[in-house]
Amino acid sequence: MRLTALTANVRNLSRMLDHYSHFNPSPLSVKQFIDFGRSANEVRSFEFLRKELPVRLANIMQEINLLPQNLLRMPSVHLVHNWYVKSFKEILEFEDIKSIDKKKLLEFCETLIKIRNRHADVVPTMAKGVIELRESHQVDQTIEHRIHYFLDRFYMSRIGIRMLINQHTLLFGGQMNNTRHIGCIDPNCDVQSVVRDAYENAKFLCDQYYLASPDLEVTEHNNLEPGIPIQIVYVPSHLYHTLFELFKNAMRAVVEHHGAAARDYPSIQVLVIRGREDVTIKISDRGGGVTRSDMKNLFHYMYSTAPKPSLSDTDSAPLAGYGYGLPLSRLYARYLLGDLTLTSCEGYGTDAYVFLKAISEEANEMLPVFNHSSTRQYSSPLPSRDWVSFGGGSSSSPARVRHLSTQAQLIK
Ligand SMILES: Nc1ncnc2c1ncn2[C@@H]1O[C@H](COP(=O)(O)OP(=O)(O)OP(=O)(O)O)[C@@H](O)[C@H]1O
Repeated sequence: MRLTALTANVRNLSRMLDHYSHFNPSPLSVKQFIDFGRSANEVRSFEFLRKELPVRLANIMQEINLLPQNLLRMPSVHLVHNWYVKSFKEILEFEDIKSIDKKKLLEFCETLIKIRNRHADVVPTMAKGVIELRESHQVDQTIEHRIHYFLDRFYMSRIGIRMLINQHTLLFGGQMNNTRHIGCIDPNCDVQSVVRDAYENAKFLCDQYYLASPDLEVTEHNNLEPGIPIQIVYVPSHLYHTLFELFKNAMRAVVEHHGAAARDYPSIQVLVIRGREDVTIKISDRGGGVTRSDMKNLFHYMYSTAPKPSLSDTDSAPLAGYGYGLPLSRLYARYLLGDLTLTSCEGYGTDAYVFLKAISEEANEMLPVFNHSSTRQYSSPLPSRDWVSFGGGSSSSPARVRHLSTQAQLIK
């Protein structure tokens, strides 16, 4: 009897997942978030979210199901998957409600808060799952590539889902304590204040760790309204996250490059520029830079030159040293069609560029879609290499083997 109920439940879940994943998520622009927030119509928001959240959840849950079986079996990945299933089911409870009264709206708000809390540790828990896989299985390049592809989409989907939940709960859940903000968006986000805030908090950590830290110099160049502080319609917490990670990296590089005993460190230079299309923030450090051969690894999840935290230390999942700073920060920048890039001069220093869309109508959410094209990424092999160079290939690659035999003939 119980088994029959369980089977029916599973069948129902996969039917609903299938149904909702056939719809594409509907990306919103910052302007739409703002207009929607200003109209503050709770019923409209409820009606939008009870469809849009299952669509966004189903789209990414279908991709979880395509992950390599070994990874799916890891306890942490299993845990994350269960959180998604639970949350998906909880939202569907509101699917068919006809009479939308105060009580139902309150219940909906509470459900969203519960889901947000449940998913608070998704990032480190998924990271832990990947570490569990690496520690117990051989992970080849193809699997590595699929995991990277998935993590980018999975974390981006999470940013978008949290954005919707935060907007609704802040606007209608009585959690709004900053009257200037509309939900979590600041219509007049002062870029330099966020820069200084992120710097101060990174400096605090750096001082604790090294007992020293480089200074900050900020220059603004408002190309549109010269002399006026640069403001943007943006989510300050996203910008803060990105800048905080970049400052931590820059400070660590500077202090380690010059030595913790050095008296003076070259300051970190920040340039904030308002152009027609973008607001650009350039963070320049003189931390010795990154070699060109390491450059390609910087945005790989788990690439870090910091000591790795041990899994056995604690049951909670720490993030520091996992090498998640840059890839996640880039997702935050890309979420609203901005970007994050790094250029470096080995032996000198690094420039990090954060690009943000300056016009709120153009700052659209970027969200992953589950379809044939994304599905193929989880089954197709990596394209074989069509360039070769000395020292650049594995000795077993066909191109390398052919090259060696030609060389052998020449020597004969
Ligand atoms: N400004 C920089 N100068 C020199 N190396 C850098 C700089 N920024 C990043 N790196 C290199 O890139 C690596 C990855 O950076 P990332 O921010 O992703 O992870 P992390 O700082 O090592 O760990 P965490 O996940 O705690 O942020 C760093 O470990 C460092 O080797």
